[in-house]
Amino acid sequence: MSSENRPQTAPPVRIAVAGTAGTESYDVLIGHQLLGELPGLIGPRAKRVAVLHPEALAGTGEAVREDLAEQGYEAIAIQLPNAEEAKTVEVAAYCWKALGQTGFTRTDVIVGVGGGATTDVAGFVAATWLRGVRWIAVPTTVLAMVDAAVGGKTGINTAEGKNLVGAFHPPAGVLCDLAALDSLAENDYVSGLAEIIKAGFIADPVILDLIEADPQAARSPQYAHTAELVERAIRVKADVVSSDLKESGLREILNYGHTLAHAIEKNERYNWRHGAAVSVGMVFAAELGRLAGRLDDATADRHRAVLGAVGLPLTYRGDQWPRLLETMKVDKKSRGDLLRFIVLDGLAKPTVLEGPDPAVLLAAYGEVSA
Ligand SMILES: NC(=O)c1ccc[n+]([C@@H]2O[C@H](COP(=O)([O-])OP(=O)(O)OC[C@H]3O[C@@H](n4cnc5c(N)ncnc54)[C@H](O)[C@@H]3O)[C@@H](O)[C@H]2O)c1
Ligand SMILES: O=C(O)C(=O)C[C@@H](O)[C@H](O)[C@H](O)COP(=O)(O)O
Ligand SMILES: [Zn+2]
Repeated sequence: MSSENRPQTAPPVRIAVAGTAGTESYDVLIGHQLLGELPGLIGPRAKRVAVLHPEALAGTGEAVREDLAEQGYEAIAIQLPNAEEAKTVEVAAYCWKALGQTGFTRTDVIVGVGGGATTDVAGFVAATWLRGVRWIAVPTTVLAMVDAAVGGKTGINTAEGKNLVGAFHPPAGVLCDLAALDSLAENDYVSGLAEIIKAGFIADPVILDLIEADPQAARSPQYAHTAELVERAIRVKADVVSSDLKESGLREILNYGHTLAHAIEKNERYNWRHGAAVSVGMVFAAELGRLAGRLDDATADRHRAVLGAVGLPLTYRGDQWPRLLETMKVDKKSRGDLLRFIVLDGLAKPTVLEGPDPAVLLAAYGEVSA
């Protein structure tokens, strides 16, 4: 794999995601100017295409729609609110209405152009419309490229918590155009680094080495190793979901740091970016692993070092523990009254910690309390 950012004329890197549980395999493409791939992925049977995009990408959404209309599709654009505000049942219902009014049939196709919030909703609308239509992800944030758009987890939030309603519905293809990252706000870019770092801790420590080599430079998509980081993180995710689409086992490792993260996001009424919450969640999980006697001090400390070096948060409000604990009980990994966390037995050795002693949980939270 090249350690340099790829020239814009180079052919895209293609990472295959195997189909499991009766789903088809698909490719994740990483490169530049990939929209020419869309008609091939949409396929010959589609008459209508709906392009779902966030408000921030109104121009891009319209450009994609126009391009598809020129190719002969009846193409509509559906604008969603930015970020987490899109992940509601009301927004999904707005999309269902637009599809109904357009006469969208089972051979028609949805294209989600945007960050993880947009691709989560686009996939969810695709999963639910007529009980499932084809969809294509065009992720435009680093987080969506390396994580949200790959693997077919789609969904929305409810008042009770994050991603509580959803479906496993893999896309027909994922187009990661690295040029999209140039317009991303710095805090959104850095937030996405949290999921890349997660991939480093659970499976591919070279990711950590590349970021630690120059954490300041790694905060920008212009970093010499950005393409390699994106590619490595996608490979981690693709490998996992290729063998366990429906999270019956291995896929739980991708939830590293997320048990606390989702509770923080809900507590902050989704005003924290997902990646920022995952950063605190991973420091917490590392402390939990250490206190449970699973994780060595050096690897636990490395979490704070690398996440802090790129500017991600490491702490959260100490007085919020009772509320966070309550929310964590409806985490999707919970079984009955049993709380379950992903922790590390060592670098790149993720495992499940079931029903930890409440005193250990509280002590781990003490280590991330501000
Ligand atoms: N399905 C999964 O497997 C999975 C995995 C990880 C995260 N997620 C979800 O992804 C979401 C977070 O995604 P995110 O970090 O991409 O944030 P986001 O989708 O909320 O996007 C952040 C902001 O950037 C804007 N934006 C998007 N692309 C842009 C661009 N190229 N230039 C300028 N602005 C742009 C968006 O409109 C938004 O305002 C969360 O809801 C999280 O739960 C899902
Ligand atoms: O793909 C997965 O599986 C993950 O857990 C990836 C996470 O980064 C992602 O945030 C996911 O949406 C969380 O899933 P959830 O099932 O805990 O809602
Ligand atoms: Zn995540």
